[in-house]
Amino acid sequence: MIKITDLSHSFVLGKKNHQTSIPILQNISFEVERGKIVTIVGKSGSGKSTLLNLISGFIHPTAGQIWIDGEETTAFNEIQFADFRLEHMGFIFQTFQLISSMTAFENVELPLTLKGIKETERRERVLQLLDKVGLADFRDYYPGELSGGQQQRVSIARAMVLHPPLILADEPTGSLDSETEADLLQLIKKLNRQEGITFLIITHDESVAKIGHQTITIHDGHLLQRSYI
Ligand SMILES: Nc1ncnc2c1ncn2[C@@H]1O[C@H](COP(=O)(O)OP(=O)(O)OP(=O)(O)O)[C@@H](O)[C@H]1O
Repeated sequence: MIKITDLSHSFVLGKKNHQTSIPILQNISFEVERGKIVTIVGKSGSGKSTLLNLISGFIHPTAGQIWIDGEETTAFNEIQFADFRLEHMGFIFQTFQLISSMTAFENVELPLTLKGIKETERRERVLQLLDKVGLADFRDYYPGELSGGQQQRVSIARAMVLHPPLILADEPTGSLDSETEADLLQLIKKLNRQEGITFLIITHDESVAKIGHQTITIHDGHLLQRSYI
């Protein structure tokens, strides 16, 4: 599903003629099998979000290659990556990133509308997904009327609505209490099992890390350990 070889990334800081290159990730290589949950752990500032941003194509690596679904995404230009992202990736964020003026239904529907899918098909797909994430009765609620856990369920449904094979999540339970977190992790495991979606999840939380079939640790920009649990 994902193959990463000798990936390195440095950020360039400072103004022209006074630039310094700060190495963040160095020679990272690993593979993620289709249908697995992989968790990425590491101290704050170790480069976890940078790795996710490289895989998502929001930043381009200083060196190395990334293949997703057999395509070398590091060779894409921005437009190619935007198209690829739409077809292959869904995103979940710590702060949910829902549109507050839209209901749960409308938030999940939005990617389908942007893609030009017809209304009857949109409706069917959104209702099916809201049901799958346990929010069938909350379709007309606005994000501000939902709990954090419910908002994250809406954002999971939105991430899944275009059937991406891969979902990337940055601290998906970071804003939730431990009970809500446990429910959400059960949901992610269920979706992984039932739908075969591959999940790549950044976390600093041990109980989240544990749901991974594989855990990758980043330490000072290096891949420290790979373990199958
Ligand atoms: N756009 C940027 N320009 C310069 N430096 C950056 C940029 N983005 C991140 N960094 C630096 O790269 C390092 C790694 O950041 P990153 O956000 O990837 O870490 P992280 O492991 O996700 O941390 P956290 O757990 O706190 O979110 C940090 O030292 C950060 O300051």
